[in-house]
Amino acid sequence: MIEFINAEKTYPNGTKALQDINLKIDQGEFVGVIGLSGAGKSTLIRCVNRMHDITGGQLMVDNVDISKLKGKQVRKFRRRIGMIFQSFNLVTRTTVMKNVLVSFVPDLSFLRKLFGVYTKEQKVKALEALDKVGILDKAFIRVDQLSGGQQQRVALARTLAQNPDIILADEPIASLDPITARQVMDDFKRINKDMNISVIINIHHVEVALEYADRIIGVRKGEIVFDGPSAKVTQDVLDEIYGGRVEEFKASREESDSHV
Ligand SMILES: Nc1ncnc2c1ncn2[C@@H]1O[C@H](COP(=O)(O)OP(=O)(O)OP(=O)(O)O)[C@@H](O)[C@H]1O
Repeated sequence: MIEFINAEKTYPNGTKALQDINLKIDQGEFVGVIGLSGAGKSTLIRCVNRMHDITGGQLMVDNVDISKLKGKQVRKFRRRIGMIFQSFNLVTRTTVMKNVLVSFVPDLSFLRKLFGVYTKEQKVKALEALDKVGILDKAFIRVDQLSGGQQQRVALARTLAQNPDIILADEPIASLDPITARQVMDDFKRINKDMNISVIINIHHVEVALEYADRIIGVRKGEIVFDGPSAKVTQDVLDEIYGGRVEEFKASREESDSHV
């Protein structure tokens, strides 16, 4: 379980990105975080794996106060949390398989690390992860020969190979066309349901968030203004989250989709 208790985040330049955050997310939930640009969505999810540190309150993961973890403990803790970015973060000039195997580098002995030699078990796990996202047949193809959606699946497979309890996804479909975006969201949903991995997605596409996430967290100016089931997100709720600018927001998003 992830628990924010009166958590806040102020960046060194004085920007208050999060204030008074109180949240409990149970294992296996699928949560969509929505809000205007600059509302604090990325900061919220990036605090969970300590890419950013909260500057006030507490953040507990499975009853461990993660602010207190140091050095090796942080690295070990991060292994339980997969992170997916809009930009995929892959080495495009090498194969899909090598990109997935990278997730095992921290487990390799010094010599294996030096020569890049993975164990048979790790290779099987990497192939299994590729199979789970439906791109096993692409294992030995160079990443730069894949479409954006396939590349995002490689990123997802790399995360799955590390056997995470939680996947954080920071705008994972922002650079994908609407159809591919849905395919990637289907992958997240399947992984969430079949493997009971918690999925927390920061997403600009409101309709997609409502369709896939079981729970929506609406962030506005660093505060949570809505937290509830997707089915309870009404127009009034959206107006509250987006400050009455949701129509304008939707229109600009539709326009950007039409350019894809
Ligand atoms: N490294 C940083 N240093 C200082 N301020 C930052 C930093 N990162 C984010 N901020 C500020 O914190 C606030 C929240 O930013 P954040 O990126 O979390 O918003 P967001 O809702 O994810 O926005 P977007 O949808 O555009 O990604 C914004 O005012 C932003 O300018």
